[in-house]
Amino acid sequence: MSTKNRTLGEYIIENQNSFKYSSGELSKLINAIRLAAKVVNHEVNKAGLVDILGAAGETNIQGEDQQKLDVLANEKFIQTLTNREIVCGIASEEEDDFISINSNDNQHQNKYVVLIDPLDGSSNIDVNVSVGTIFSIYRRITPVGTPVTLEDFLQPGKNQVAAGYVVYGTSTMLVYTTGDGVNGFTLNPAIGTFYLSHPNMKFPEDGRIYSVNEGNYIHFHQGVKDYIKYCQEEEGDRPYTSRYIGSLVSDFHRNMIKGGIYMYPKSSVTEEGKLRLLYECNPMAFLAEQANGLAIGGKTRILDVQPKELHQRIPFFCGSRNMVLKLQEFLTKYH
Ligand SMILES: O=P(O)(O)OC[C@H]1O[C@](O)(COP(=O)(O)O)[C@@H](O)[C@@H]1O
Ligand SMILES: [Mg+2]
Ligand SMILES: [Mg+2]
Repeated sequence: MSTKNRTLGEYIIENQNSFKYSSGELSKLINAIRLAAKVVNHEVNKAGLVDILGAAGETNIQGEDQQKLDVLANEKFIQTLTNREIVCGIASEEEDDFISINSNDNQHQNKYVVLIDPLDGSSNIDVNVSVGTIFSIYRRITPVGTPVTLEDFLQPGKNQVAAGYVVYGTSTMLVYTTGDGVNGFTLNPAIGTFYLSHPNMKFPEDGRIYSVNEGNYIHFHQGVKDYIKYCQEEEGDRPYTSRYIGSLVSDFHRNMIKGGIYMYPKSSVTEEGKLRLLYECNPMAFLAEQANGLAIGGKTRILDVQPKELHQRIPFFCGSRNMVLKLQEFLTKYH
């Protein structure tokens, strides 16, 4: 059967044995994420027709106004994951604290924790620009049979067993890795089935796109300013093209296909940058490295960072290997 006709369901079963802990539970978990993605996709596509645009009237622990779709996507993912006897805990951008989930036999038998950014790119919801969902999966480190603890969530990114995102764009795609390369599946909305459309995705080593919110330029540290200047110089294959959608998932997806670098630096106003280590940077860094790209926080490899808090932020630079290495040259000049 040609890869193109392979459905996500078939792919998950066929590749189950490549998982480090293949007991079928991780397959069930990815299947549950597939289901929740379809439910949220349906809601996103209705935006503008039903009352799910605009703010929900609450703020989350980050102090951000929650959008109605943030809240709805959060509910759908938590519901879908909770009802399937696979996860022992969920952490979400939209939840102050982690949610502990006991197995039906009350014996805390479930083995995986999931961290999610239910709706990424919230500022783009009302203006019909592509948004996404990001997920990160770890095997718990506290013993099975005991309630899950914060420790199970504060694991360095290199411990992830799977990570991925859904992009709700011109088409809806689910892109993920279980540590054996990155594959992209496109939803056929007519029959509600994801098909393997982008096997073995790889960042081109070099790219000509840089993605950064230049509105914050004056606050950036000199190293970042110098790299942006370098991207804009008339020299060799430069100037590069500036592209910034304002949805991490969509900017990352484009750069992975075309070659590019995404930057959300720290600045004099956001000392730790904006993006959250656990459910934005770690999953995208795992995907990037599995696709021959790189992800750093400055000098540090994102996946080596030991998390301290559930919602901690970190500067994030991610994309084509040679572009990230070039940026790192500029950053180290000032350290
Ligand atoms: O508007 P800014 O400051 O450039 O920030 C845009 C970035 O913030 C985010 O929207 C943060 O994610 P959320 O929408 O999930 O909070 C990223 O998707 C995006 O890359
Ligand atoms: Mg986000
Ligand atoms: Mg979000």
